[in-house]
Amino acid sequence: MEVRARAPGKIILSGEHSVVHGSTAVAAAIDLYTQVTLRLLSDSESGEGLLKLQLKDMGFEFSWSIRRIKEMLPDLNTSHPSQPMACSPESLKSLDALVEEQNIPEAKVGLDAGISALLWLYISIQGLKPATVIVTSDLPLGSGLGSSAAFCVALSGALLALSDVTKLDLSPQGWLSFGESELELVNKWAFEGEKIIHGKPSGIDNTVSTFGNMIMFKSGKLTCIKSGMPLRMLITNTKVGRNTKALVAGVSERTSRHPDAMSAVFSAVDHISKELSTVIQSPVHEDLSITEKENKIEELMEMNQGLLQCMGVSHASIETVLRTTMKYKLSSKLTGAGGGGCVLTLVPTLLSGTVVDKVITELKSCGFQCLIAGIGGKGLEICFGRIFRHCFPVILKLVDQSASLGFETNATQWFEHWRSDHAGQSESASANIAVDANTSNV
Ligand SMILES: Nc1ncnc2c1ncn2[C@@H]1O[C@H](COP(=O)(O)OP(=O)(O)OP(=O)(O)O)[C@@H](O)[C@H]1O
Ligand SMILES: C[C@@](O)(CCO)CC(=O)[O-]
Ligand SMILES: [Mg+2]
Repeated sequence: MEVRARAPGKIILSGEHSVVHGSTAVAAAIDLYTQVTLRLLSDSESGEGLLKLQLKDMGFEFSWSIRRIKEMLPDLNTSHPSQPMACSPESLKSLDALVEEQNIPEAKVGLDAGISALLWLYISIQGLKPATVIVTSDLPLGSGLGSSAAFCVALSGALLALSDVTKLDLSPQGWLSFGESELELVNKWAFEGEKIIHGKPSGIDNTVSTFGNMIMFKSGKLTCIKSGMPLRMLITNTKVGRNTKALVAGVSERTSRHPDAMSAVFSAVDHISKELSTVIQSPVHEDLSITEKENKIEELMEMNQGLLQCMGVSHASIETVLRTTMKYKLSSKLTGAGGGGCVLTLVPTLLSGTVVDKVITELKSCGFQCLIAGIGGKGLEICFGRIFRHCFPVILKLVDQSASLGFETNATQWFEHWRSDHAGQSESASANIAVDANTSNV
């Protein structure tokens, strides 16, 4: 039995960090995905009974014998897919020990938490079954685009899709969405995974990755936002690595040192996010032109950035992006946990392509990477069966059409062509990233 699940990354338009302390935040899904393929093995396929994990982009493969997992976690012998549960400190210790046995290279030490989260979700939802889990991602890890949440959502989606709690038609029919109650269950499990990676997540990242669209989020509750205007954001990755868990903990420490001042900061951010969502949702009309709306959004982004600096989560690389875009009268703010990672810059509708080209060239000359992603798209989707089974009729039709047009293309060539277009979403999204090199699309 095989299923694939893909979940998007996100940008936070306003309210990161403050959202952990109860303020409103605004976030949107982006069209860069993490994809998880889960293959449950039958008795005849399972051989020695292994749980295998392949992190394809990094070229890593890890495996644990089911016997060893049982030995380390003797109390966890039944799965409970319909009851999301937090990992206890004792179980986390055992999971960390199982991860440590894999000798992950020192430079990739941040992966430990992700792999512990994977083991927790796997054992809790599927129990102790042999399987292969394959992960690929378009998202840069640890850069503020919600890679940890996309990973937990895609994984929870795949695990639940092959569990008893979701009654789905397992026949191959392309990408499908879960129903509302199934998405809620996925979201709860993904939140438990995020807790292992982040320590104290607000839940905004897993929620926007699960449900997609643009959302306003406060104290665990989401409201969908319908944008009344096109919104284009340039995303600049400073490539400075950082860790969300440490940054969130740093803000909490500052809050305990200066509770009154920080509470005023969080309250200001709450107002900014609410105003931002009102501006984004209001329709464009004669009284409020698109340029006026964009000016308001830019001002709110600048104010939010100032308050993020107050919280201590900016970074020299982020300040370089701010200074560079300001030279072109463009407004920017960090997105996600900060401390490096990614920065958002609003690209106004009437901005000339030449200016956008110049900003991107200058940002790239600082060693940064620029990309423009689609905002507010789909959340979690799943797909059963091997990719080519349900696509074969399409391929044969294409071969027929090409023959009738006199092209000498054989089925294998067509299949390769089709596969590079559809198989890994990672491939289509890397094409998307490549757009940044050709800024005429901006
Ligand atoms: N594709 C993946 N494969 C394995 N682990 C992953 C993957 N994506 C994310 N992770 C885990 O998540 C960690 C990064 O999460 P972190 O929260 O620090 O950054 P982020 O989610 O990219 O940014 P932000 O939380 O600011 O949006 C990685 O170090 C790893 O443990
Ligand atoms: C920094 C933070 O606010 C957003 C990370 O994308 C953490 C969280 O909300 O869980
Ligand atoms: Mg994260």
